Amino acid sequence: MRMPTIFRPRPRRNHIVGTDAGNIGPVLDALRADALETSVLVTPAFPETDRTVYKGNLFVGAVPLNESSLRDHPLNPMRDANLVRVLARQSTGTVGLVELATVAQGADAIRTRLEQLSASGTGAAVADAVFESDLEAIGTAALVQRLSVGASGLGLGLARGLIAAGAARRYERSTQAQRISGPAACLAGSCSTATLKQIAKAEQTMPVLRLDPEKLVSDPLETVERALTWATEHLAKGPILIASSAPPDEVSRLQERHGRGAAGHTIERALATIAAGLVELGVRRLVVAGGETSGAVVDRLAIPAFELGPEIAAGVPVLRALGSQDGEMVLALKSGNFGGKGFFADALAIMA
Ligand SMILES: Nc1ncnc2c1ncn2[C@@H]1O[C@H](COP(=O)(O)OP(=O)(O)O)[C@@H](O)[C@H]1O
Ligand SMILES: O=C(O)[C@H](O)C(=O)COP(=O)(O)O
Repeated sequence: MRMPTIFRPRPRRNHIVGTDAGNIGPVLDALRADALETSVLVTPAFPETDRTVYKGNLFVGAVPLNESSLRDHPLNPMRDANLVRVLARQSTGTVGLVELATVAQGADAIRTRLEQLSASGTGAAVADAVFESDLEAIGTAALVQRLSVGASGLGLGLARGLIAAGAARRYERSTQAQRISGPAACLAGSCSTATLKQIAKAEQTMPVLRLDPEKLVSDPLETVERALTWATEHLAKGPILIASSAPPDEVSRLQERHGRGAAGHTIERALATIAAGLVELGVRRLVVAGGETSGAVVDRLAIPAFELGPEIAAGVPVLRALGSQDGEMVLALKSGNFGGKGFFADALAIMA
């Protein structure tokens, strides 16, 4: 059995107001051409984190995506919950749907539906999923796909599909990460509701530096330098948290002054530079809040691969850096909305 390719792209919009110039569609198109796939199976659902898809609409908890806090995401404001439509606007191909009624019938029914969609020239198909059993059926169907795209829920489905097919063994993971000594630090670039609450909670237990976003954008070098001076003073005493995060009204005001993309990317780069500085200061346990922020940090640290460790919260494992130029290091990279209120302390406890 050949291992299918899984890809979890991140949605991005550029500054052209009113267009959905995200990168999921273009990247999916390019990978589809490369993999010689006909209809790519797309699985955005991850029920454990309350992300479900019904009739192609993504729900965050009880509300459609465009009514959730992701409506005001700093980089990718999601104003349409229908991912068939969103993806169709980004892709050169047509986009279809594998409805829940089909998913509920199991992997064979999903495959049959994908074959129908392929025959009619549909380039991608969003699969509905409400329960983990739906992910398992989708994962089993994905085993024969050349390319599937999705959130972490697809990984869950594929893993269980591989085990059921006898192609992989269940791995009993430990609840403690591999011990790595050295100072610990947290960085937050996510402005999600969950991260804002987690930062407030962390302030009760560790020193927190709230960066001035205006200064961070207008003079990133100076702000990074100050942040690292502050870190040097505190790191020896215990974990620290440095955050650029701000609530939606402040984010909007900053974006009005500097532009959405420019503000976001300048802050990502600045936080990545702080991460590199922290590692130079000896930090070997690093927690990062924010998907784009995490991407920028990992790129800056040039970490080529990770080994998955214990799970801190749904969808957030401890990661051991493999092949890093900075030696042994563990990280936790958190999508903004994931984790409970005590996430930073939870992560540091497991990484201790
Ligand atoms: N105070 C701020 N104002 C505006 N944008 C910000 C601010 N702080 C961080 N950002 C940007 O917001 C975006 C957050 O995205 P991301 O890191 O993916 O978080 P999430 O996982 O919550 O989506 C990043 O581009 C980040 O640089
Ligand atoms: O809330 C979510 O579903 C996540 O925030 C999400 O998947 C967005 O991606 P990111 O990687 O955190 O930017």
